[in-house]
Amino acid sequence: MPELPQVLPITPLTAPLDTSVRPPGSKSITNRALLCAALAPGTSTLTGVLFADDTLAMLGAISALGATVAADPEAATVTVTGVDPRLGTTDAAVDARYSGTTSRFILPAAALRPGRTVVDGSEQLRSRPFGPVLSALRDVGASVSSDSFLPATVQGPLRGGPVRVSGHISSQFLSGLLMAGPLMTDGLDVELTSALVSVPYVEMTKAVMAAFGVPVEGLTVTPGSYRPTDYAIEPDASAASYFLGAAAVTGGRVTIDGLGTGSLQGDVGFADVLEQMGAQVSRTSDSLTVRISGPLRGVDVDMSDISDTAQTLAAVAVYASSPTRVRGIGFIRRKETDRLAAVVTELRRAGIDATEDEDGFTIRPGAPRPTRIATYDDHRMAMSMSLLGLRSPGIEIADPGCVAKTYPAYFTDLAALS
Ligand SMILES: O=C(O)C1=C[C@@H](OP(=O)(O)O)[C@@H](O)[C@H](O)C1
Ligand SMILES: C=C(OP(=O)(O)O)C(=O)O
Repeated sequence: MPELPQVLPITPLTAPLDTSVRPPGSKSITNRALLCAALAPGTSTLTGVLFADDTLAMLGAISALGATVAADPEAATVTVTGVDPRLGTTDAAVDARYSGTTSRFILPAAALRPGRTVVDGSEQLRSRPFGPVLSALRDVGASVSSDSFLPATVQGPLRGGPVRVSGHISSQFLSGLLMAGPLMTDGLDVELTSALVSVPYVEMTKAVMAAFGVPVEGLTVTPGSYRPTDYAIEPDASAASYFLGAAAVTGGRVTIDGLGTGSLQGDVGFADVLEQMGAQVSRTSDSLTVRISGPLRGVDVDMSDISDTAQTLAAVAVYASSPTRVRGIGFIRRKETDRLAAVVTELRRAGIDATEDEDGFTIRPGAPRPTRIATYDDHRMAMSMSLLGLRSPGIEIADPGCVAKTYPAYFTDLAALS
């Protein structure tokens, strides 16, 4: 990967796009498949794997729990030989780095071990919420050292059974509990105590578990075991949103190869939002195409299912013909940064009329002035705000290297558009 400078100027595109892109593997599917493979005694081979900071965190985490991992980043493959965590009696330590998925998924798996596991991460991750998963683990039999934040030491075994967990802060708590469910003595039967956000990610969890031989009925998992599986991971739909967004801001056509009608990722729904704004969208079993032939209209949309694409929409909305209002995403204030405040602050610094409210933001169209965009250690700020620079001169991205969390080659792939 070429070294990125501290500040990266973005060069405007001079012609409408007419191109196909295949983003790297899905972060969310990679981290689920790695964990399911690590819990399956035997050898699984994963292809189309994302190699980025968040998935390296999961690779380290499953190794710490006893899986044997052989990774080939060039070929985007990983071979995992899993072990039954209930046999793990030694002390272990996991560094989840910046990764919400790694930390929220590994805590329940680690709590299956009779040995103690300490789970920790970066300062950023230490400031993110963990209360719902920590209290649920205590309720199903774990010993847990912390109530709300990392670091947390957990120790099993887990008896499982009925458990209550909230859904309004993050879906990752539920996904993590479900994945550990079959290895709990009584299985797991989850009751949500508040409305679930990011719903498609839970469907994805169930689909990946099923591929590794574990069915989930509703939110109930019966005791059982994972089966080693060869598993192909599709490209990342959240990453794809930046290329669809690029077409939306400059006009033309972008096709995402590998993201077909059977995609497991809710974020393919970003194309539906562009369609509501006036884009033409077509799909095949193996691709997604967006065509833009005139100015887009603003939109009023609930993005609680697809919140990782909300910042992409904020950039697109700047060039629409009417205001855009995004609702249902108050919970993104507790991601890598307060994403509502970050996106509104940076657009306002660029001279755009943007306002935040409790659960979303409103963007009124305008012409951004030359601005060095701050990125708040949030990969999605860097990737989404770079779209402004494809159309408006003088946009620079501060700390572009933060994209390493999910897409280390992003700026190389973006530059390839011209
Ligand atoms: O389960 C997953 O893979 C994810 C769920 C979402 O988080 P929340 O459930 O916290 O919204 C999403 O933002 C994140 O990037 C990945
Ligand atoms: C919120 C994100 O990641 P995570 O919660 O997995 O750290 C993201 O990738 O936008």
